[in-house]
Amino acid sequence: MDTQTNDDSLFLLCVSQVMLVGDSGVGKTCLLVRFKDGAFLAGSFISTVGIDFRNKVMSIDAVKVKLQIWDTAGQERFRSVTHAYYRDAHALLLLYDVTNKASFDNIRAWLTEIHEYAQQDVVVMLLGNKADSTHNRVVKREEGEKLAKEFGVPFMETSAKSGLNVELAFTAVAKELKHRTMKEPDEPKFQLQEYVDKEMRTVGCCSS
Ligand SMILES: Nc1nc2c(ncn2[C@@H]2O[C@H](COP(=O)(O)OP(=O)(O)OP(=O)(O)O)[C@@H](O)[C@H]2O)c(=O)[nH]1
Repeated sequence: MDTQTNDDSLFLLCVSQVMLVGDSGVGKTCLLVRFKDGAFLAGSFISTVGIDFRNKVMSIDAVKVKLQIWDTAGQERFRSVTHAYYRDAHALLLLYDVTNKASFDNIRAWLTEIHEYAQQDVVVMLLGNKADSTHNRVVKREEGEKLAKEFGVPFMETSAKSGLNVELAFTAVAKELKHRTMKEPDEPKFQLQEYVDKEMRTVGCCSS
């Protein structure tokens, strides 16, 4: 999947805001660092304070899409900061940690909050992160799929550590946002979950 570019000849289509949300420690910062720098932040866990952001330009179907990615703090005490950013977000990547049941149980509360503060047509994708941690896993993939179906949002498991599906998650969101901006009147709607499922089948579900 060739989605990164430094090619200035491509037309810069749009700047889209993508927000990473979910409980503290689910791996939001690590997912962003993996996507942006291709590295994993091993070692001690430094909680995000307030909000941080990084930009990445992707080439989507020969068009440049600039993602401005906001990494929010999962800690409760920063929740009012996060609320202030929801309404400007075009897409939300909502993470839980497959080794932490509470972070999965809290997804319903996160979705309620998203419903309350974000734009009605915001793109939401549910991500079960730390899928590399097979021994410590307490949330099955099927449980994530079921919850996502219940709320009508696309879903996949990721690993910031191994790189599993990280590029795919951001690419899928960028494609959806590009499609919304550039869609021809008679062009069919971009089917995000179908795209994700097809890509996972093509690359054997586990590419970095
Ligand atoms: N095994 C494994 N560990 C991970 C993964 N992603 C993150 N971690 C670890 O989980 C811990 C928390 O990661 P962060 O990315 O800082 O979590 P966060 O969601 O940004 O946390 P807040 O900033 O407090 O909201 C760190 O110790 C990471 O090394 C992953 O995919 N696999």
